[in-house]
Amino acid sequence: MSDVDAQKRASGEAAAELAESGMVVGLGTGSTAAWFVKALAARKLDVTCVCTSVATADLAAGLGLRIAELGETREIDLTVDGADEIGPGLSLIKGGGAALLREKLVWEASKRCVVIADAAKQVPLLGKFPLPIEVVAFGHKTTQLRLCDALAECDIGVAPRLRMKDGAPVLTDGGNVIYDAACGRIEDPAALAAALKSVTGVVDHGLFLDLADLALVGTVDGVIRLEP
Ligand SMILES: O=C[C@H](O)[C@H](O)[C@H](O)COP(=O)(O)O
Repeated sequence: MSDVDAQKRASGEAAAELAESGMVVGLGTGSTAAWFVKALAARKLDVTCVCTSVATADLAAGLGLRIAELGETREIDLTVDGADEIGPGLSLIKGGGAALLREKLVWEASKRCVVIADAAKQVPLLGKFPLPIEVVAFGHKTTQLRLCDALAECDIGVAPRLRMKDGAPVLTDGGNVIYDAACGRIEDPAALAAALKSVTGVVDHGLFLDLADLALVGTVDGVIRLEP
């Protein structure tokens, strides 16, 4: 296993220790969250899980975890999920795996959100990782032009690029497309978040601000805890 995978695994296993029987647990998406799901299943707790993607639901069901839809349980006690970047104050970029909308819905319905990651995800300023923006498929090329204007309002002069795979646009679990904005530096994440949300056709974006309560980051020296 690579060092990075070992760090992801250690952070996922540390987060699984936070779960208790009787909890409703939100399950994130991605390679790091998958380690959490496996470690959680291995603990054989009596938990009900709310999943942030079809891929995670398939993984969790295969491991014997009990699954419920968002809104079909009482409030979620604990959600654990990965991130593409962890910036100051536990501001995050998420959505590298195109799951940002369901993730944000689950995070916002959770009492406690814990982000897990390898050490390389921690950055002094958000923006090196291209910011994913989920856009309604209908008219998305028009929306892209308006996204350029919204980014320019925030002094970010880039054109977001449609995410493609095997020659076709990547579709999210909700049937939307993803545009990735290579911002470089995001000096004011809150202003950018507001500008992006104001564009008709934008469903949501990968800036997760003021949502994470704790980060468990795998490093060469073990798992470290970061608070906002
Ligand atoms: O859409 C995907 C999610 O936001 C992931 O949690 C994020 O991309 C991190 O994924 P990974 O743990 O595979 O780096």
